[in-house]
Amino acid sequence: MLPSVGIVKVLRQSLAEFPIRGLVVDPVMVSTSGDVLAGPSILTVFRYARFFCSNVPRQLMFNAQLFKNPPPERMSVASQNINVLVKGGDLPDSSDAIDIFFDGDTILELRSSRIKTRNTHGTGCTLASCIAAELAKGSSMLQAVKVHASKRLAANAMPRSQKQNTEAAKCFIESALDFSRDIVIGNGPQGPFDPLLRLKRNARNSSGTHGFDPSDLFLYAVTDSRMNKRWGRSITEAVKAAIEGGATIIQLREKNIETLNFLEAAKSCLEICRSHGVPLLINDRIDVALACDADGVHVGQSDMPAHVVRSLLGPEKIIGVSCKTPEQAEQAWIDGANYLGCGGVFPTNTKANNLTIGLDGLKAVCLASKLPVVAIGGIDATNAGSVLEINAPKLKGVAVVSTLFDRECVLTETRNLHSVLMEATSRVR
Ligand SMILES: Cc1ncc(COP(=O)(O)OP(=O)(O)O)c(N)n1
Ligand SMILES: Cc1nc(C(=O)O)sc1CCOP(=O)(O)O
Ligand SMILES: [Mg+2]
Repeated sequence: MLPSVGIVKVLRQSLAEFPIRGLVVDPVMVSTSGDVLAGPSILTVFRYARFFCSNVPRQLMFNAQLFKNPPPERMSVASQNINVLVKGGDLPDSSDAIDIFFDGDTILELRSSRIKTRNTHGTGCTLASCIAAELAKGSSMLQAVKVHASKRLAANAMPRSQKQNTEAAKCFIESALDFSRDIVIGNGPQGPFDPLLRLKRNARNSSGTHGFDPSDLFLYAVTDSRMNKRWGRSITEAVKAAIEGGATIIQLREKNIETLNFLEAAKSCLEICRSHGVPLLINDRIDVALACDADGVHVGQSDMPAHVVRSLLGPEKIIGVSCKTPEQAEQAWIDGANYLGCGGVFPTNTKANNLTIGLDGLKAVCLASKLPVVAIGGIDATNAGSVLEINAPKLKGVAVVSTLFDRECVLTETRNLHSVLMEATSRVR
């Protein structure tokens, strides 16, 4: 943000001391909320740029000042070899995001599907920075903005670790936006997107652990050793079958078990989960989660407070909190939780004296929550559809215990529930 002609001139003098071959300018002139951050006179000194990157409202000012009424001493864009990218991401009501690229000679339309998210704060600055980085790596102007479709097709066949190298600025922004679409930070009309999210994910995945993806809550399997013992299987066998049947996240909820046995079971379940890319959380026992380096924990209202858990586990681990009211949901968000477990939606025999809040109680929490929610309590294949049909955007899935583990075949039951959830999801969308 260069708010005055004087500041631009100082910057220009400083840059003149270096052998700079290109300058990318992203004029921060009007904020998203409409405040003018730099006056139109600033445009008179931007002609030193090699690449001009602007969104539509800023571009209108640019046009008005530089093209429509050019003072005689000012050169045209073409004769200065300036490239212009006009970004259409701010245009409302369009299913596509359309940018216009102009190299002083040819105009190109760069069209991609719009990613629906409120987390767009910071995309403009990141795009301009990416273009600068691509130019520094030797790309042409157009390549810096958008990689050729043929190159992108070839990239699909590449191993994950090499894929990023083929991504020019627009592709990078699109994938970062996609990865950040469900981040919840702050209350403003726009949330920040995280340009490093994808990098962090890749780094974590390569070390075997997971970042939190709310879609992981889709089919949440919660173990119960009494039930598994009754059917003659170990915790590990139960977890393996649930994952093979389509469980998307596992919680070890092993009450009345010796700590040593719990830790051993957690370690072997973690191995299975990691090999399938499924996160593993530990119920109640922060010590066990830390000892086995689980992906996170789930705590209730009378367990260790979530903010203390967060300070013990650090920023990367997943923390879920049980909530029955909007007030508890708000507190969980303040405490730094990643998701809410909300129930009991229906009566259950698995947890003694559990208050049933019904579908209405679930909906009230979902509508108030800033965090993704998973429904729990008495859910099975016959009523899971009605849970998803409350159609609350924050509701991401269902968590179940007896429906999977108090049955003879965990694999069959998980597959069955998975297909019920898939059908319900396609109805709700
Ligand atoms: C996903 C999920 N939601 C809620 C709970 C219940 O946690 P809590 O209230 O702490 O009760 P216990 O499970 O510890 O008996 C959960 N475990 N998982
Ligand atoms: C562990 C748990 N927590 C609940 C809550 O309401 O917070 S209900 C519940 C038990 C869920 O078991 P089932 O799927 O067998 O009904
Ligand atoms: Mg608990």
